[in-house]
Amino acid sequence: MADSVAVEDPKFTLQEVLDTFKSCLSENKEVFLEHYVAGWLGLVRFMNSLGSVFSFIAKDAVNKIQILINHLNGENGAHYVTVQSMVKYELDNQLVDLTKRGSFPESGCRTLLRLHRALRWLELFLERLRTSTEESKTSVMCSEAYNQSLSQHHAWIIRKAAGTAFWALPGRATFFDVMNVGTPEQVVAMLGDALPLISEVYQVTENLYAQNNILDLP
Ligand SMILES: CCCCCCCCCCCCC/C=C/[C@@H](O)[C@H](COP(=O)(O)O)NC(=O)CCCCCCCCCCCCCCC
Repeated sequence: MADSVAVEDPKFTLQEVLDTFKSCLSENKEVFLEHYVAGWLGLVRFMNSLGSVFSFIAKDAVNKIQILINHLNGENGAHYVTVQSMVKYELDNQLVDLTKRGSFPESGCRTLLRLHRALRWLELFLERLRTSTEESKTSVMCSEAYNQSLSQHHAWIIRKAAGTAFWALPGRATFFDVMNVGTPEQVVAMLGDALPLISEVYQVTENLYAQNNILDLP
């Protein structure tokens, strides 16, 4: 029998996910959709490693990521290389439901907007993790970040489900272990390194959506 080759599972590390987000931004501040989507896939993979209680969140995120991948791989993919080109193409060609949900429920603009709002949550959560102490509770950090961001866009029932999931989060030490980055000091350093770029990706997208008055797509 052939010797079974022990295939080393490429150890997941949050470092590589945050690096993906860091490569999102071009030197002239365009956001590459391919890297943005890859970053989210990495985040969802990380979240799944925390337990199945988050599966309802992962399901929705993966659904939205897949919609964006379909645009990227579709016949008009050339227009979806950056968030900037996507917004221009979809608005110039009336491919977005601007006031009520209609014939474009899977437009790139409205789909990315949902992940964009979640990126704000991530930014707030990571900043709390970065400045946390051993006594800090991940569930509190997570829910505070959520209440300051995403929760404003969610129906009551979603807010309740999210709140329940937060209590299932592992403690800070376990959370840091699962990140597979190293010691807490190394995690803090990594977060300090990654956060400014995640914030910049968020801000560039926020400004683009504000300039085009599409921050409230249905
Ligand atoms: C690790 C803890 C993870 C906590 C994540 C906090 C976010 C909770 C979001 C709960 C919403 C899930 C259900 C989705 C509802 C949707 O209605 C709603 C609106 O979309 P629609 O207009 O198409 O209906 N969808 C959304 O708002 C998109 C939510 C996407 C959330 C993605 C969150 C992935 C987070 C990955 C965590 C990684 C943690 C890394 C930390 C080191």
